[in-house]
This record gives sequence, C-alpha cells and structure tokens, in this order.
Amino acid sequence: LGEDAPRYPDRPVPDWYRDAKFGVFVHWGLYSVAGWAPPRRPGEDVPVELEYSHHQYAEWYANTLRIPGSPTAAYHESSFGVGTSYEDLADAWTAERYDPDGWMRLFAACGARYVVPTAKHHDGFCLWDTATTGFSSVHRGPRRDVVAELAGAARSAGLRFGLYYSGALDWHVSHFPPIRSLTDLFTHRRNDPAFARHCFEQVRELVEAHRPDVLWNDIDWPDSAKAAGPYSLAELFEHYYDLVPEGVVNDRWGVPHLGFRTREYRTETGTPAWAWEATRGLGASFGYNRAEDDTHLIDATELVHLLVDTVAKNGNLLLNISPRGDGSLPEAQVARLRELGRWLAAHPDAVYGTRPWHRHAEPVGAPLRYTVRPDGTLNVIALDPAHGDFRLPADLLGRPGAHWGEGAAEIGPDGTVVIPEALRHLPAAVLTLPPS
Ligand SMILES: CC(=O)NC[C@H]1N[C@@H](C)[C@@H](O)[C@@H](O)[C@@H]1O
Repeated sequence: LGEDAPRYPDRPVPDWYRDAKFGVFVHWGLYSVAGWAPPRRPGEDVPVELEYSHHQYAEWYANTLRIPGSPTAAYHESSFGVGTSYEDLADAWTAERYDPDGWMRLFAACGARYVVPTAKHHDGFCLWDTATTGFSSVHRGPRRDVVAELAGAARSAGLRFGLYYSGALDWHVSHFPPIRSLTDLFTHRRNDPAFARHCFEQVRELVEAHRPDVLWNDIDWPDSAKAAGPYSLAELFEHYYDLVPEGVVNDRWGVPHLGFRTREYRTETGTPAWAWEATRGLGASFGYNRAEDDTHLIDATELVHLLVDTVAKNGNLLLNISPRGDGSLPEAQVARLRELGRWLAAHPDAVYGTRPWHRHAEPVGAPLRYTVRPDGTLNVIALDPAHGDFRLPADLLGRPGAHWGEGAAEIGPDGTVVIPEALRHLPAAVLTLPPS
C-alpha cells in the first residue's frame, strides 16, 4: 500500500452477528414495479454471451432493458409502451399494500435475527429522505421514507437492522452504455471524486439517521475514495464505528477492510476460520420476478439444509425475499420462510449461538452436520431422517447421554443410531451429545 494509503481499522466481527445465524435480505425498489426477468430454474444456465442480456436478476431491469433485443426490452415495450423510460416508473410506484410492521413481525416469527433491506440499488433510486437527489421514494412514487419505516419496524420486532447500499453502480448519475459483460461491469462505472463524495454523503445520511447494525455494500466502492483525504472510505468507516460500536460491514468495499465475507448463490467448501455469509434469493432473482412460479423456488427442506450446512461451516444465511411493487410479499416465498421458521422454532439450540465443530460434516456416509452449543453440547444434525438410521462416526462412539429432543437416543454397539418414527418426517433431526 502506498504512503497515501489510509489506515483501516482491524475489528472482530461482533458476537451478536455470529450468534444471529439467520437474516432476511429485502430487495425492494423501483425495479419491483416492473418485476420481470427471464425466469431460470435451479441448475439452468445461459451461455456467457447472454449473461447480461438475459440477466436473471429482476433488480437489473434498468440495465437489461437498455440492451437491444433483450427479452426485458420486449417485456418493457409491451408492458409500458414505447418511449416509457425506467425512471418514468417512479411515479407509478404506489406501494399501496406496503406494511413495514407486518413484514418485520413475519421475519421475526420465521426466526430471522437481523434484516437487510436495500436503501439504494444499482438503479440509483433512494428509499430514504435524502438531500442528495430528487430520485427517491420521498420525492417520487410512494412519497414515503421507506428506510425510516423499516428501521423502526425492525427494531420494534426485536430485529437487528442493516442496510444494503450499491457503492459501485448508480445508473441514475452515470451515463455509460448498458453493461453487457463482466468487463463492462468494471469499466461502466464512475470512480471520480464527485461520485465518491455522493456515495459518502448518502451513506453518512443513512448512518446518522438509522445507525444500521450492518452496512452491506455491493460490488465495490468508488476508487477515488480509497486514498486518504476528504470523503474517503476510511473516514466513513471511522464515522460509522464511532456511531455504531457493534456495527459490522461485509467484504465488498474494494479495500483491505472487511467484516464478514460473502458468498452469493455459493457456499464454502470447508469450515473457514473467518465469519462469512451465504446469500441468495428464494428463486434465481433478488428483486421480485413475476415470471417465477413455485417451480423456480428452492423448496423448504433444501432451505433448512442450506441453513444448517452454512451454520456448520461458520456462516450466516442471509435469505432474500422479493416484495412486489405494491409492497405485498409473494405467497410462495412466505410459505418457504414460514416452513424454515417452524423448523428453527423447534430446534433453536442447533443453530443460534452455536459455533462450528472441528469438522462440519462426514466425508462419506450419512448426511450429518455438526454445531457446538456454548456449553459444549454437540448437535449431530441428520439432514435426511426419512432415510432412517445412520451410524455415528468412531470418534463419537461411547459418548454417554445421547438425546433426541424429547427422549434418550438408542445407539447400538456399532454406532447405529435409530431415528424415532416421530422425527422421520422432519427436514432434519437433531441428536445431542453432552460435552465429553
Ligand atoms: C457478487 C456481486 O458483486 N454481486 C452483485 C449482486 N449482489 C446481489 C445481492 C444483488 O443485489 C444483485 O443485484 C447485485 O448485482
């Protein structure tokens, strides 16, 4: 790092974050009004040359719409007529069914411990009462300070409140051709001091007004803010941590300062020593996509397995929900969240407050995952109880006091563990072993 490289703080990830394990991401914005992208089922891919013209992320609508011949361009024209711009949609956004308290009570009931809504996505539309632009939900459309309402509702529901911010892309104040490749993603973006100041001032407004427990920046931050000086990122971090001592940031700022690392639609292979977060939508998009149906969404059992696997690997799961433009929540998405919440409510000690064991799973054999409670109790989580009994690994044989939730477990001399009939319908069954 050159001599003008600023000094960044070195801070541990706070325990509240590591104990929380499960958060809800909320991608809601102007893009939710159109709410369309080419739907994609799990495992389906498109050739790399179509990656951007057929982008599955509906929140990329403003970019995809500008790619000539894209399905989104056709959808836009047929839905809104030739000559209607993306930004014209701001005045069509009424959010008439938006219920911040209802959202947050639902997320808390589904076992989330923190929530991260989008304050500004790549389209540049701000969801808070900002002095930096008139392109906001206070000046246009809903005419509501969405972020303020969500912050109040989240904390009333007992949730930690974080904010997503698009630090690299703001298509409202940039004038590039549409992004059509990964190369464009890094060249069609502003890095100039004026933009760096714009981003600094926007995030400072959010920090000072709402003291977010998480600052979730996306993609990168303007390069000119990465040297020492006014409106620098180092100054912004210092201000943030002064106001929010238990605050935590992610790893997408493009500087040698991070809190938790992020994996988007991906997982870690093993158990990293550092705190990390797996994030994904319930379908293939973060923003609402009206073209998605039940068959495009992860199913509830897979969701439980995703959470358990992530936690066993020292991660958190930040699971996204995509409200419609009117503020209602897609029923199929809510159903999956509730199913996950039911499992979590029955097995809280298998997840919350745990830390990884020395291995997260078995290399071969029954699909087991391990987590350790603060008192040293080992949770042996069977991911597929319907397929019946499994064998305890050798290093767990003979440990006394094995228990299922309600009763002692039956373990044969060869380690065979009989899964009680009553547990075989669950997405996962939890056997506990007292500290050895
Ligand atoms: C890996 C990466 O930079 N992803 C950017 C991606 N992040 C998602 C959480 C959504 O907000 C996408 O719209 C965004 O482009």
